[in-house]
Formats: sequence, C-alpha cells, structure tokens
Amino acid sequence: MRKPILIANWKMNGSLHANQALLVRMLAKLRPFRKAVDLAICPPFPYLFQVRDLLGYTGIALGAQNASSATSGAHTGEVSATMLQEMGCRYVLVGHSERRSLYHESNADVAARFRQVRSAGMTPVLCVGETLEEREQGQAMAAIESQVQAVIDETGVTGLEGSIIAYEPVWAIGTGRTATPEQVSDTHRALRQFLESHYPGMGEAIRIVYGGSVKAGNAAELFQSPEVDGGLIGDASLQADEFSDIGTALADTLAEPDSECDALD
Ligand SMILES: O=C(CO)COP(=O)(O)O
Repeated sequence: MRKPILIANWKMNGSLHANQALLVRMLAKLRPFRKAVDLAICPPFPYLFQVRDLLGYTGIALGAQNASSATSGAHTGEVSATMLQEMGCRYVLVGHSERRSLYHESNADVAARFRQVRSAGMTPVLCVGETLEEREQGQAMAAIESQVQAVIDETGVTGLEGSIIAYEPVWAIGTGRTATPEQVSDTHRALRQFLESHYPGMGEAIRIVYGGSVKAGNAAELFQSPEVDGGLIGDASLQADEFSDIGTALADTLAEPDSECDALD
C-alpha cells in the first residue's frame, strides 16, 4: 500500500514574517490527518533553517526545491545535496518544469541532480511532464518517458526505488487549467506500465503524485483515482486553509472505508 503524500512547493515566495504566520496557521490545520498522509514543505533555500525549526517534531518533513549536480567546489550559486541533507531535508524536487524551461536543465542534468540527492540519503521527487505542444501532437508519454529514462540511464532502474515521481503537465502549472482526472489517471497508469516493463514491481511500488493548479475545489476529483498518490502544490500551498483543505481531500480518499464502517457501527 502506497502512503499518500502532499508536498508544498513554495517556489520563490515568502519572507521570514510571512512564513512564520503561514506555518503557525497551517500546522494547526494539518494536525488531524498528518499520520494518514505524509507531508512536506519545500521553501526557498534561505528559509530552510526557519522552516525546519517551525516544523520541529510535528512529523512534517522539510524539503528543498533543487540540488546541484556537483558534489562541491567551484559552482557559484549552487547548493549541494549534502548541504541540504545537513539542513534536515528529507525530500528534494528535481527537474521541476520551471528549472527545465527557465534554467535550461536538460534531462541528463536533472538525472545527475537526482543521483546526488539519492547519494546524500534523501528522497528525490522527480518532476516530469509534457508541454501543451507535445500533448497535442500525441507525444505526451514519449516526453515523460524520456525524462524518466534519463534517470534510469544515470542510476540504473533501481535508482528510482523509494523515490517519488511528480507528474506536472507544463500547461497546467500556475495556469488555473488542470488536467482532467482521466488524463491524470491515464498518465500515471502508463507511467507505471513503463516502469514495470523495466523492473517488475517498480510500477506498483512507486509513489506518483500530480501537480498543476491543484486547489481545494478540485483536489477531491483529482485524487480520487487509486493511481494518484497525492499532490505537489504550488500557489495553493501559500494559503494555510487552502493547503489544509487539499490535505483533507487527500486523507478522505483513505478514510472512506472506515467511515462506512463507522456508519454501520
Ligand atoms: O509547479 C507546481 C508545483 O511544483 C504547481 O504549481 P501550481 O499549483 O501553482 O499550479
């Protein structure tokens, strides 16, 4: 059974003051379901320390938004995976579409970052997704598979074990336009089949989450498919109520059999 996970990607947002206010409110609201669902917050690098302290012993994990493909040395502006591990990060996003498109991170570069995160003992969250053009040309799965294949080429297929894949169609990120539940479910299923063809058991075991304009209002329908193991949330993770409502929607996908039992009791 794959445990659902909800990851907040704050992107380049926040301030000391705003983070504190957001987290204090958010932690109170997340308390009811934080055992059922894994939770992680990925702030910008300068706030890792602050967020780590505020998360304390809540069980909510700290994550980062990227890691260098190099181990150390003359790489001005980069942050190494071992530094992030030392700061207490458990998860690191790699290959976010904004990194790929705005900062020209290639599939091979992303794969090297993925390997660094693994080597440092953290869980990589590999972000994959097609552009609108690729989807319209029927090339969505080919694009996604080549992003995953680059990691397999770098680490071997077992390198993906224990990692998380975030399916984020580029055209749905920050646009208010979500993939339909069917598109999400079909893509996750196809991705599992692709992984399964490389390594039996991998497709079933790996957690695949969806990201792209997830809000409290659409979370329940996006999470309803058993193919979807949670979400990677941008904008809506900057609002405590909205994010916790998304968490509730995710936890509810688990709670249904229990509540039926409760009703029978
Ligand atoms: O890129 C995303 C999360 O990594 C999704 O962002 P939005 O939720 O703002 O669309």
